[in-house]
Amino acid sequence: MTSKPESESCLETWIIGKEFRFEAAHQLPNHDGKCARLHGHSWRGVVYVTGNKLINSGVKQGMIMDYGDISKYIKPLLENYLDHYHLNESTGLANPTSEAIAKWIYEQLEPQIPGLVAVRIDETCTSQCIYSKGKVNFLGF
Ligand SMILES: Nc1nc2c(c(=O)[nH]1)N=C([C@H](O)[C@H](O)COP(=O)(O)OP(=O)(O)OP(=O)(O)O)CN2
Ligand SMILES: [Zn+2]
Repeated sequence: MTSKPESESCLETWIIGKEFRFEAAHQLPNHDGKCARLHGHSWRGVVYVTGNKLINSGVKQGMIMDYGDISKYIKPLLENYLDHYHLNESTGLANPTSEAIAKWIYEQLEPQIPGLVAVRIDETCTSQCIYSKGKVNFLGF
């Protein structure tokens, strides 16, 4: 019988999430219904960061990444592109679906947050999207 190497069988994973909110308008010009009209939402987002080792000393001891540091990276996106903007104009997305916005936010944060694993965007209370890319099968957990 073959057994996994100890390093593999003991691999631990944490995923942390930091929520953010913004008010913004958008329109989906190709949509065959009401979403073709300019309309607004109270959007909710969550940035997910993963890691398999906790910081072992200092002020961030016991963390994957400080929630406050995730917020620091989100803040300029909120101020310059998301909160109280018309998303078609501010992001340059011609068709800013939840899918497109989640991917856009992911790609803005990717260079700054090495452990970034997914971005969730809730467009309404009943409609949401999770974007993830490559590294980890996020939905497989
Ligand atoms: N896959 C996607 N479908 C739709 C998107 C989207 O971004 N991705 N967006 C819209 C509209 O912009 C709309 O604002 C949200 O649609 P919907 O969930 O249908 O909105 P309602 O609040 O009317 O939904 P109910 O739960 O039925 O009240 C459309 N589709
Ligand atoms: Zn909408």
